[in-house]
Amino acid sequence: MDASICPIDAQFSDQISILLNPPIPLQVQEYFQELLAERKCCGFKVKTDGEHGKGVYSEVDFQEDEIVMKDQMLVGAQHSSNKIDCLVCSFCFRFIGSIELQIGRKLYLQGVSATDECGPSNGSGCSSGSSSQKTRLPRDIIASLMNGDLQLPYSEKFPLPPVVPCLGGCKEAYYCSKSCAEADWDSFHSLLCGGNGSSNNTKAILKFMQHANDTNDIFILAAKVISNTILRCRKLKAAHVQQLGKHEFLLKAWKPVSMGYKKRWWDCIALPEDVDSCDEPEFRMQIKDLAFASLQLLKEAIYDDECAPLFSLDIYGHIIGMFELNNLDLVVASPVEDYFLYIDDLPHSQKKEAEKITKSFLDALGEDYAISCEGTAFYPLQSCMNHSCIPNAKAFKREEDKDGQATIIALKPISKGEEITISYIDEEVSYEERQESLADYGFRCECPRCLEEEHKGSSSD
Ligand SMILES: C[S@@+](CC[C@H](N)C(=O)[O-])C[C@H]1O[C@@H](n2cnc3c(N)ncnc32)[C@H](O)[C@@H]1O
Repeated sequence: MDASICPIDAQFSDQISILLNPPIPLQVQEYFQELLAERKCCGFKVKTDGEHGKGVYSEVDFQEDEIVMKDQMLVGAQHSSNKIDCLVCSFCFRFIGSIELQIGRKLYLQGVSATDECGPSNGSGCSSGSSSQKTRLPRDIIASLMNGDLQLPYSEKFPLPPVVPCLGGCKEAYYCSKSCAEADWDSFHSLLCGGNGSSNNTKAILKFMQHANDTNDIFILAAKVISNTILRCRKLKAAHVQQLGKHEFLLKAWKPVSMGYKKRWWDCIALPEDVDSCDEPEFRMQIKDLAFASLQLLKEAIYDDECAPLFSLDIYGHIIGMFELNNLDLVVASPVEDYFLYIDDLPHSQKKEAEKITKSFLDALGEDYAISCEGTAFYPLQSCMNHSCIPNAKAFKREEDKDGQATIIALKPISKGEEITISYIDEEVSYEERQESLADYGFRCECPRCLEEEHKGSSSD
């Protein structure tokens, strides 16, 4: 079927435009007031009367380096390509298992992919993983790391939560606790689990996931948003809190997503450097077709008649565009990095003794030993923060990011009433380069630094 003829878009056009209508300032204010009260957050406010739509403003004075906020994600996912490097809780994104399991699993999976690339291992020629600097370890050593038979020196100083399996028995999702497993099941995973213990159309789910992994894992995030909205809608109906019509339940369940800044993915995605501008219309059509193909697979997997408008291409495109436009990286620092740094910092004799065991593992891991958990997430508060090329705050401070929450830290003293801004890009470059990078986010920067440099540029012309 052609992406330009999505029957759901035609059938539910009125409901879809209501869902996609940006909320009015009063609704925004009420939503964020409630959210901040629920989270017992104080110190800042979301306001809508600034020059650039929503913005976050401080309600107190912050010192340099002070944590301004911790923002719990609405939805997030680890990049598919990062799953080989880090085993993390599929709900809160903490590293799980043990230092030994993290290292052993990574070496094992690197070995599997190296065997895939080079054919069955004959113990020579092809090294494990992508870097030729890496050495390969015997399989029994890797197995003993993974099964707990081999304990590395000082690893007890870096305890990690145990690995809890998925309630539906799939081999894709693992957790740090039963409560995370249950929360994920209730919020997202019960509809997207491909395990035999679920009552889902597992074949269709696996097909959807495979397509996302092969093309763009942003589709998995969009599927999580849709799954979450369906589950919230069912809960609202079951609770019978109010007598609402079918579409009002959906509107209420959709509310957290309605607050996110969004445009259609194929309209807002930056044109890749290798695509000529005269091929732009064709490129955008290909992106739209790709989204349509993914949506058909998702529909096959989790379609819910009561929430039919969610399966329209317009809604799907806007959800993906929301992730594209909001610069919301999910980063969790690696405890394996902390472990090897700890060994490196030991007093000389202890270090030499420990390295007799740890060195071969570090060599086998190569330069990638410190890879963080990386993904994309939607953070409701961080996504309201406007950009500045002279920001007063930043997201992510290594020692603070132990899980998938976003940590926002003051870069300089912030006074009560001031807008809290972050930089979406590397701001240490020229005016032109900054504007070029921000064009990928779909806007021209009007921060004080850009306005001043623009003014200087035009007056020297
Ligand atoms: C992640 S959103 C930030 C919240 C947004 N103001 C809202 O109303 O939802 C990013 C969008 O905010 C606006 N924006 C953020 N920083 C800006 C800046 N420095 N100059 C101009 N527009 C900005 C742009 O429209 C941009 O696409």
